Amino acid sequence: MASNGVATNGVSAESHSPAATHTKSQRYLSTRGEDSDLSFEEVVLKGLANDGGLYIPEAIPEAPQWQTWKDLPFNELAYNVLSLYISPSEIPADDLKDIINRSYSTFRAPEITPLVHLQDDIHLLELFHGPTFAFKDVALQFLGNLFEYFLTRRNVGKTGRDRYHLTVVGATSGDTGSAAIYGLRGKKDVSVFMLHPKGKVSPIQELQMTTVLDANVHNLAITGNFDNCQDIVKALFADPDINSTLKLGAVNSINWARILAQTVYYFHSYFALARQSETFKVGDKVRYVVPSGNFGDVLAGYFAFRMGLPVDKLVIATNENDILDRFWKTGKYEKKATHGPEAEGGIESDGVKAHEDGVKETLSPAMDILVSSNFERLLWFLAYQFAESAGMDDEWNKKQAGQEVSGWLKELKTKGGFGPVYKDVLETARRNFDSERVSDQETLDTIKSIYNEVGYVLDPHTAVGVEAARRSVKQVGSGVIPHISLSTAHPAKFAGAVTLALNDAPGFEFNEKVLPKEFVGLDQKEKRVRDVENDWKAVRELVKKEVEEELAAAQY
Ligand SMILES: Cc1ncc(COP(=O)(O)O)c(C=O)c1O
Ligand SMILES: N[C@@H](CCOP(=O)(O)O)C(=O)O
Repeated sequence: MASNGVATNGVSAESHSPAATHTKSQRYLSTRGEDSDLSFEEVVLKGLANDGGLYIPEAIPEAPQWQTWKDLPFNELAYNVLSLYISPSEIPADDLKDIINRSYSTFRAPEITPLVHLQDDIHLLELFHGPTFAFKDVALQFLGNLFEYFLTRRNVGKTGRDRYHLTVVGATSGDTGSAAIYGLRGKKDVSVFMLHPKGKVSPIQELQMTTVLDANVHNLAITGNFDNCQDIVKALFADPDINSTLKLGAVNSINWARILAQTVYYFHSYFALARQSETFKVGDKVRYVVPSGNFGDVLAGYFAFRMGLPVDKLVIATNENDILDRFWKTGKYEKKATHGPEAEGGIESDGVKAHEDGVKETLSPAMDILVSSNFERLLWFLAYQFAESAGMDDEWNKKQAGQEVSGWLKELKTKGGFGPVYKDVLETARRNFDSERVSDQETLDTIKSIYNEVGYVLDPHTAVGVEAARRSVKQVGSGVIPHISLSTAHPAKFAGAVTLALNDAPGFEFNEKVLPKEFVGLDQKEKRVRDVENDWKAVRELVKKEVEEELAAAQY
């Protein structure tokens, strides 16, 4: 339960089965220090902590005898990983297995997330075999079923306004939106409001969202960029009125369940490599390369590493929106365009200035993000490790970490950045991570050269990762460490960039080589979307009105 005993969106310890037995990793705290000892169900339904922080487990568990998981199919491996963070007193083992099985039954590949050899030391982890052809499906199919499980349990014997109705508000630069909508469409007791930057997602991404006509799905096209959408979502969570009356829920990677579900494929791909390679054995080290925006995907790799997976480094690959790359190079985390006089005229929501000029539109639009929300979670662990050097106890370290993170985030909000962080903090970050920035031209060159060399068509986000992987291989030397580069989306979602790169390639024909049958005719379907100004209060009023109409129409 929240430290003050009150949870602002109505999620309270009384409303779920008491955690009779749990480990530390099955209880959760806020990165800003004011919430602690929450259950998995509480943090999944609340999404964001009352103090504005993100939830993390009170401890990262070591995966017991993880080496013996080598030959397990995806779903069994998922159960082993997830059950370390979810107490069976909250979700009994058979129920968790059922949720996992249902979540991955919608995937087109039997391995769920297959690993393919691309070239030399680089392997591609294909994460796009779910219903919406992007890595988000891995977590959002699971999260949709989790919401359903918790709501069904809470609503037994209840009718009408007594039922727990969750109002999901999310921000998307294209992929989270459709994956969340496919995970939640038509589900009872949930309304979904998905905010995307108008005209700044790819045409296929837009169609995937706006052609879903279920009554509980609402697409809002915001005049602005992705950060404006993310700021509006955070402003809604910070508003006690709407948060408590409408019981807001999160589907972005601020929701802990997103990170947790994504941890599974790091283990799965490691073992796939051990099975597929003649030279790589369980226990050997691997590098993961992760195209990054909001820092959720690479953070899941950090959890896998802390659980015991032999990871040499996690390589963060950014596009020209490079706040993360700049942090690893300088120790400063800065939005850049929000400084000084340039900030004047910026667009304000929740007191955060976000400047249009701050985000560049690139060929990998899903990563056109100025501020990476999950970076806060890593900062907490870095601050905790720094505090440990004082030789005090766990409680003291946690308190210090919470204070440090709150201070940094406050500076980010008021000054547009913070840092340089302490030398030891940066050194710890550099021990586990590397970073690379990849330009649009390099993205196009990579799509082109990989197609010419091995005939594989990369999507532009995956190409950012592959270029970073090539640089990393060069740096460590050929044949030294295998690299698993995450392939985060199917190339058909980004026809513009792929065609730009390959229109001269001999024999390349987009519809024949790339387009899956699921996308054919999407543009002929009916669409439903509302244009809304970049104004969180306008969004709040619209959400209130639509939810009221849905509740009035509900027959249960
Ligand atoms: C295709 C694609 N690649 C990479 C990313 C970046 O992932 P993350 O935000 O978890 O860093 C995103 C969006 O988040 C995406 O949609
Ligand atoms: N790239 C994302 C942006 C939102 O990130 P999330 O992982 O926090 O949901 C998108 O495609 O929407």
